[in-house]
Amino acid sequence: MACYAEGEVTNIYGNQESAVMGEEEWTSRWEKRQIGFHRPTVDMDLVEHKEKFLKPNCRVFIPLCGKAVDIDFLADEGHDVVGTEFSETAIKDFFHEHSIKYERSQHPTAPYEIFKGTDKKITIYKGDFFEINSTILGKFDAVWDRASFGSVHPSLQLKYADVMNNLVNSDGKYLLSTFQWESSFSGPPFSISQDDIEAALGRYFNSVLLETYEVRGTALLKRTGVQSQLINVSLLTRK
Ligand SMILES: C[S@@+](CC[C@H](N)C(=O)[O-])C[C@H]1O[C@@H](n2cnc3c(N)ncnc32)[C@H](O)[C@@H]1O
Repeated sequence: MACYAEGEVTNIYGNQESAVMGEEEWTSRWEKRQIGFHRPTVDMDLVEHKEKFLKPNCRVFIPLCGKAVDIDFLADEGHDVVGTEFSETAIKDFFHEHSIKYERSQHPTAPYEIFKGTDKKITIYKGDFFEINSTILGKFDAVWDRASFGSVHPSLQLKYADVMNNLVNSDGKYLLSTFQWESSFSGPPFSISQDDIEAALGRYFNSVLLETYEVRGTALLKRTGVQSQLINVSLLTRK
């Protein structure tokens, strides 16, 4: 697998230390369009494995959604898609880039502004994922998680799993895509091992590794000094 970078490497956000990134840091990155994680096309692992975790016309949650084109793809497949995101820029970009009309409203009691598609079943809650719960969002049949669990600081992985436990139905399924590498590079994104998944999400979900493959030569890898990474795709089902 991967090799080690010589000397100091900065993460994709220009930091050398892996500090917890809060709302201010993330929204600032969006305003400067420092969004190397965004992909212009639908994730191929989602397309390949969608039948394994999606029931027809189900409620799907995308935890830290950015402006992922996967949101629109899942809505076009007939699902009711809900995301959480700190950045208003990301949310507005998403709706504009997909020509989807939306309405804005304030949640009556919780600190979230709601962006709701008027002609598509897409709703994005602007606010902190770590404060969300099923009283605000309802429960979900499915979760698509690309670069979300892997972007939270390791010190928050247990809390992240607690939120997901609260949101996912007792028969819900969860498709998780993570990066793994060996390097002195400090995230985000963070390298996620199967042990990391087990330690956090494994308290609530059984995890099966569906696929693992090596990627080389991406812009992210060039910037981080890492020569190759694994992409691991796991299917999580309720314990
Ligand atoms: C690495 S990106 C992943 C985006 C998306 N999953 C994708 O595939 O493009 C993480 C996103 O989560 C947002 N974010 C980070 N922490 C958050 C939090 N605690 N609550 C809500 N959004 C957050 C960031 O603004 C960023 O857009």
